[in-house]
Amino acid sequence: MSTPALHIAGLSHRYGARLALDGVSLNVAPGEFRVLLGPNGAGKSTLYGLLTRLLACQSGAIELFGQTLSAPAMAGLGVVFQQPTLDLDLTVEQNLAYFAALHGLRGSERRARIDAELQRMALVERRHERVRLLNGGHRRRVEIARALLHRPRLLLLDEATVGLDMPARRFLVEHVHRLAREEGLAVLWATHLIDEVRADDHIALLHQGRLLASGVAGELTAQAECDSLAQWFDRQTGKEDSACLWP
Ligand SMILES: Nc1ncnc2c1ncn2[C@@H]1O[C@H](COP(=O)(O)OP(=O)(O)OP(=O)(O)O)[C@@H](O)[C@H]1O
Repeated sequence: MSTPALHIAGLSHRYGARLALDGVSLNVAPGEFRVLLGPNGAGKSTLYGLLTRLLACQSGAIELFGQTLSAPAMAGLGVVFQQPTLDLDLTVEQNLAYFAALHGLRGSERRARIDAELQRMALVERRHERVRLLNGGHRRRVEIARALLHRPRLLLLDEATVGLDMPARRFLVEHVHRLAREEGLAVLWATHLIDEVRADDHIALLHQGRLLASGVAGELTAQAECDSLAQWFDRQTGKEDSACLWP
């Protein structure tokens, strides 16, 4: 078996008395689009905080491509946080150039990487516009383009589509799926939006800090004899008292 892009074993995290993550174990393989599905407060952002070392690891282990979470291993990581982090007063291109420079990209290589990501995100026409003028969907496109400039092998996205309309969400979900499928990028896509999950997506269900289930969405739904993933999700998270067979 190849080394997982991401390996999480027995990860727990406390904020004082509150246990936000409780023994979470999870792998993401190269080229896999893995959905981390969880309602608000499930612990998704805490997990992302630990994966990006914004939070110090209290217990458990995290490995990126078989290496501990050190600076060299993290060079292969791309991240889109839940809260947007673009500079609204810089142009699209300036935002990308600044970040590329932080990653040590220079000169023609930097220009080529920026051009390529703008092209893929259909943002070429907007490159000289200030980000403040872009709608939410386009801002998120810029953030994803930025996260890919240094060619990471693992992309983490925390609720990247929150607040966007359906076409914008579809565009982003499809784009990131394509990156996994065609370029072998490993993806961990955190969301609480069931309609973003496809039947053939591999999901991990996080609820109140615990990983409740893991598997292919369509198979989990069928095994539980639910009519839909939404029904399965409600049942797993205790929102639905009755069995899925009798909606
Ligand atoms: N800094 C903090 N101090 C105390 N408790 C916190 C802190 N951050 C998060 N929590 C708590 O930890 C739990 C997990 O929160 P977290 O933000 O990781 O969940 P989430 O799945 O990302 O939810 P959301 O989608 O609402 O951001 C929640 O009960 C939350 O209230």
